[in-house]
Amino acid sequence: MIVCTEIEKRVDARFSTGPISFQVERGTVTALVGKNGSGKSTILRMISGMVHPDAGTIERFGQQVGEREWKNQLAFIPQTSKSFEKYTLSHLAAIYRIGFQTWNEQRFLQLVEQYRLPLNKQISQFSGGMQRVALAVLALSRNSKVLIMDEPFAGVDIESQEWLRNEWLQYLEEDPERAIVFSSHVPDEIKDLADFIICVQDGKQTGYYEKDTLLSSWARFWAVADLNVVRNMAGVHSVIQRGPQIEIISSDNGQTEAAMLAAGFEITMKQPLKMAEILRLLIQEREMEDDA
Ligand SMILES: Nc1ncnc2c1ncn2[C@@H]1O[C@H](COP(=O)(O)OP(=O)(O)OP(=O)(O)O)[C@@H](O)[C@H]1O
Repeated sequence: MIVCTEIEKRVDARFSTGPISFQVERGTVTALVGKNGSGKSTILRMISGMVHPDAGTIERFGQQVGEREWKNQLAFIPQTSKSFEKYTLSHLAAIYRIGFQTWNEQRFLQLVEQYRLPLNKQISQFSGGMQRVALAVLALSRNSKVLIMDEPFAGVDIESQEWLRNEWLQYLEEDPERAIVFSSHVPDEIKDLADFIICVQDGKQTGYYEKDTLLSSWARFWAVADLNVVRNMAGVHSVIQRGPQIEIISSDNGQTEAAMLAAGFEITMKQPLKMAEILRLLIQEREMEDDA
């Protein structure tokens, strides 16, 4: 659906993003993960057409699809409501009605009622969380094929987060031709929503993973074993001596377990890693490689 090839953007004298290449397939949810200032928003803004890459290409919905058409099929929820602040939801709905052929007025009114959003109050006078929800409602009512969201749940209360999560899932279920790309710092959001994860660090893509594979392959072992032997085994990410046992983190628990058993070591415990820990280790791992 979206194919980014070697895209690059120089943001200022000190920071540039890319080259980055990835694809977004229909029916999937892709999460961009990385530290503050790593370049996630810049990438999302490039995909959504808010900024143009300095180099590389972005193909949206095929080579033959013109800008007007792909803009109609791609809704973007930015991180801030700045450019919406002086309008009311009624104003924005009127603009979107004219601007986007796929606009669904009925859905808009239903969502406005569901989230109890005022139609005639300036967005700047909404609370921070309400502003996020209002942008989400506008984007969902666009009925587009791709939804791009920059930290969509930041500042949103728990109840609305849950509603919104269900809205995104319903959005995907309604049409198999749809896809979502979002950035997030919240492991639970990523675990619940994403199919694929792109790690970004210092403007570079440092990894592209299938979420289920990540969750099923990383594990923590406790074992009675020789640390120096285990350190070099397949899949081992790190090993620490903890009293008489060693604690092993593996990114490929099947291989690590097989190697330990073959070496005759006793595994006393094995547990899966939580999403938060996996993401932290992936980002940390790259930092250590870069420092080396
Ligand atoms: N308008 C701008 N002018 C100058 N520098 C900018 C601008 N926007 C972003 N930057 C810089 O570009 C870099 C990447 O910013 P970006 O917002 O893409 O990161 P991010 O990963 O989305 O961060 P966060 O998680 O904090 O939202 C940062 O160093 C930031 O300071």
